[in-house]
Amino acid sequence: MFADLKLPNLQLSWPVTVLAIVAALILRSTWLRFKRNPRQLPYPPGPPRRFLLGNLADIPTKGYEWLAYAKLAEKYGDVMYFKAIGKSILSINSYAVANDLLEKKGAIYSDRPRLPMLKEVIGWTWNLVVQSYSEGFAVHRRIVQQRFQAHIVAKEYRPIMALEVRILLFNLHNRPDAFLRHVKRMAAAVIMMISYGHRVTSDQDEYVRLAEKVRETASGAPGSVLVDFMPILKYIPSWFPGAGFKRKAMVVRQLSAAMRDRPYAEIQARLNAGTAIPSLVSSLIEENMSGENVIDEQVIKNVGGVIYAAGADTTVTALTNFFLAMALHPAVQERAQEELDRVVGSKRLPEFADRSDLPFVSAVVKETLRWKPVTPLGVVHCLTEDDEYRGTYIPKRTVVVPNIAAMLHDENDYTRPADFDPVRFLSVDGTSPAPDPARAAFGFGRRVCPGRFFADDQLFITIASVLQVFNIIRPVDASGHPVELKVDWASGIVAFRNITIKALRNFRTSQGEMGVTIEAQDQSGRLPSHADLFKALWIILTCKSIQKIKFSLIEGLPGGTFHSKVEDTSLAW
Ligand code: HEM
Repeated sequence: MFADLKLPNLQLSWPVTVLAIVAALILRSTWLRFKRNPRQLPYPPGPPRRFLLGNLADIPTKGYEWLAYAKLAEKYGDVMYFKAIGKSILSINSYAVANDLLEKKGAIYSDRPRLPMLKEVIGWTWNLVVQSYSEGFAVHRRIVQQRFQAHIVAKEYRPIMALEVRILLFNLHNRPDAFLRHVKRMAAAVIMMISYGHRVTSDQDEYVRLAEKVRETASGAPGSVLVDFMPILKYIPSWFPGAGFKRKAMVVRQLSAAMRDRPYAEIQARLNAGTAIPSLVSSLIEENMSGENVIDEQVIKNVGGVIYAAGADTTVTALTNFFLAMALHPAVQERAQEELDRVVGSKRLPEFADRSDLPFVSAVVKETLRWKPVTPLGVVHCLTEDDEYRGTYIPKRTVVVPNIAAMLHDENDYTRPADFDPVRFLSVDGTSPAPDPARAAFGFGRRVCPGRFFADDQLFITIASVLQVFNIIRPVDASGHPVELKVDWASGIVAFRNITIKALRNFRTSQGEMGVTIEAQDQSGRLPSHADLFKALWIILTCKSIQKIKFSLIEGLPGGTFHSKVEDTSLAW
């Protein structure tokens, strides 16, 4: 019976088949679009899309992207939409929009996108900074947030910062020209002590060098490299011409694995030997072992690694900007020093408790965060639901790029934004101070930087202490003219207040005692008095851990050179 059943001949010619498939796809996508956007709202404004490529050529990817976005925003407005190769990007260029979307609608604007370069090529799915909800965000975030609450930072981490900042002062005194190295050592030392109880004594420390290598090798803001828009590029073999990004990624992958694994292994060995200094990671391991709070070992490693990765470099960048700002703006420096002289005096270093009495120094901290934002494009967010905003439609999975630099240079909030002008944060003659840059500089909503209280404290104590002790001056050329400083954050000279230290060398006296040679002159080029020199040294050495080192002057030599004896060398630097 079934053999007789004749089916109609459904064989169609291939052009008809193709047309039918295309028509079905168009119908499906129209229906889906209508279902997701029933009011058929337009997308937010943005550059016109081109056939097939969409906005591929308009999306800034060639460095200094924040400037390119800001330029486009002048034409299209503070919220712009780009679409290319099936990806949607929303660029936010004002704090008002960031507040409306990333803060108030944080429940749907707080995921991270796929980020093929960082996660699939470099392998950073372990890194909370770029982790999406499905990659364990909640558990990592909870731990980091808990351990960096303001009261924990104040109680447990401030003493470590205060100690390391004094060592920074000592190192600056020793090698003022190498200030960047010292700042890097300090930032890494604070983080390593907090995270692992590991003491960093030199910038040649294994972990400091690792962090530095990771920083040097990894580059490109998430969401701004081509492979993020064309994930298929991740399959290019690393030997292929033009696949340099892949070769670099392999190196970063190995380095960042080492950055998590090595300190963890060290702390485990120390815990086993009973010599571990209490730290964030040791406490997590111990809680785990006691069954009090069971956390996956990988999560503990990841948390240790992310604090190191996210915390050291950001602080260094902010402080480097501070040094540059001071070298360029001596009047600001003088005003901060006047305040420090009045409030703190010359017999001790600033303390955290002084902050409320130091409004100008606090304003310098704020202006440092605002002037050259550490993360100009923040970290991209991702939208988990379709949304409507200002009568426009923003589809789910849109990648959101907050232009923090544009927000912190918005002329409506900060007049003459390119100027380094801390006064904007003071209430002068009843005027309202400019908004605190922390509201944008540390990101937004559920992804706001969990290290912000810590970073703010560290910036304050470092800036106040450095200004208390040193003058930061522009280097001069052979004919005595100030050298033009390039804004690449890598120049500047540190000098004692009132005294410029030209050079410092270790020497041994004929009796074999250690000493230092100091070449110094005061601001008018004269030899400083011994009393002034000692005052400067004394201020630097008012530190519990290095109190043991005492200098005594042996002799003053012609040309502004002093020989000082180090009386106690129980601490080697
Ligand atoms: C001047 C110093 C710092 C600045 C300007 C800064 C800025 C930022 C910004 C803009 C974000 C992205 C927020 C967002 O997605 O909206 C972020 C995230 C993060 N920061 Fe910081 N940060 C600084 C220091 C630190 C420190 C010292 C730590 C260490 C505890 C830290 C840990 C983190 C972590 C773990 C994230 C990822 C949070 C998440 O994705 O949920 N940051 N930071």
